[in-house]
Amino acid sequence: MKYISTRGAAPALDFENVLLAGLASDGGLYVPEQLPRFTTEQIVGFSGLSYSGLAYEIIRPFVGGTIEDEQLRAIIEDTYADFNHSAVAPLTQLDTNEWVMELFHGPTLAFKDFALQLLGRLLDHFLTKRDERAVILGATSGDTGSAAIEGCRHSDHVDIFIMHPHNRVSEVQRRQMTTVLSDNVHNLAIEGNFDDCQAIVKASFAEQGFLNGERRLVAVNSINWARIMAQVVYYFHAALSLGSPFRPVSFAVPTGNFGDIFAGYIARGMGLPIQQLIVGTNRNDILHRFFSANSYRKESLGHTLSPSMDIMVSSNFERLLFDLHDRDGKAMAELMAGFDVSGEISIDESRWQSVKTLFDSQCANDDETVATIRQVFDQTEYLLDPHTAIGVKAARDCLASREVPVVTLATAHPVKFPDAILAAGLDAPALPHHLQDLHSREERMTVLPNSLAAVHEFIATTLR
Ligand SMILES: Cc1ncc(COP(=O)(O)O)c(C=O)c1O
Ligand SMILES: N[C@@H](CCOP(=O)(O)O)C(=O)O
Repeated sequence: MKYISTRGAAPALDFENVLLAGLASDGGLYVPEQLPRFTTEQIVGFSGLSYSGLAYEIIRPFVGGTIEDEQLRAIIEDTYADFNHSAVAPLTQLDTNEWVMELFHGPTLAFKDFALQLLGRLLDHFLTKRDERAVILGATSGDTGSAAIEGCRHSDHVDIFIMHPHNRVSEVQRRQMTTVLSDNVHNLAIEGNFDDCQAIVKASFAEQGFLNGERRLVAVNSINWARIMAQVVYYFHAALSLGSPFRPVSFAVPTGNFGDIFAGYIARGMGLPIQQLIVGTNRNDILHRFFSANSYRKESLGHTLSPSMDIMVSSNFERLLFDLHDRDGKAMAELMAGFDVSGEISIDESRWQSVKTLFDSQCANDDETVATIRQVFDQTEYLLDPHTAIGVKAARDCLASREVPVVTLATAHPVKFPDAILAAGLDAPALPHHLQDLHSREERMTVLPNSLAAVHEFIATTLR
């Protein structure tokens, strides 16, 4: 399996090198040259597999022989063995034909664990084989950071630097990152927003002088293809449980960086009968404006009760645009260069109409988010986190057919966001056992200005 850049000018790479790179050298994102596609019979054959058995079947073609099959199987089994639910990604029914898939049973209580527990192990495997050390640089609006730290901190081959927007993540999220005191873990609180942190990550790939050519720079955000690959699995897992491939299923996904829902789009491309992909955004609604009005236009980023989705520039949207532009890297490079200048993209009407046959969207402000948490709790006594609530609202507003089951991805555990739960007039749940003393643990982080130079200086000095 070869991977190509969305901007057409970087060399094609195999899985190992894509994993170890993150962003392509031309500033684009890697995607498979051709998607593996399963027949109906093959998908039927996946029914009844354990989560890790299914993950192995889905992931194997992407890895394309860069890891021996049995070794890959063992890595995947190890990845999901410690999740706190034997089904790994259980479904809970909210109403007739309406479900949530709980993606928060991993160690850091958010869907990021599905990919980052695997990515940490894969990185360690390849870096050990090559006897190399890497610097991981990541941006987080709250969940990727702790999941990346948890997934990678045990590797002797990495130093990990995670930037979060200072004072813009929940206290539980911050403490999940800053209370990890390992020598190879560094938390940077950037005086800016998530987009600023993400821009620093991307710019660092273009300017790697701060590493003196001694270390490889690796991305753990969903710009890294391995993240998307691992997230494809749970779409198959849910759809198979609900009768696929003989029954279509729709998904609603609380969306920020467009990685999670893009994994659903990939699952569909691999043969899963997905009828609708519904994007839910908070009031940072650039994606909703694209899907509802063909206007992907940057606006100022606001702080909401769903802080993990306080994102304006959605990295993975470029991967969708690439497909919408017939996978023409040159056209994409021009489009993205135009976006850098004008802060706006609107695409050819016929292309936009074609994407609308699959995608729909809705946005929710904080009041609507809180009202949905309350409404679902009153109906079912099930407690949604604010991000999932946005997904549920979008599902209820946009579902095209009540006959098709809709699954909302429950992307985080409500315990991470007590402010939203209290605003809904409900009691915040207790922290799980392994985090019980989180609020009394020692924290370590460094506050830095929103400056590429300051971040590079910090990393260079720390590594010296
Ligand atoms: C809890 C939660 N829900 C939803 C999202 C949005 O996912 P994506 O950025 O892949 O669209 C995020 C962060 O990305 C998140 O942390
Ligand atoms: N919501 C994310 C933002 C980063 O997104 P990613 O999926 O690209 O890593 C977070 O919680 O950090």
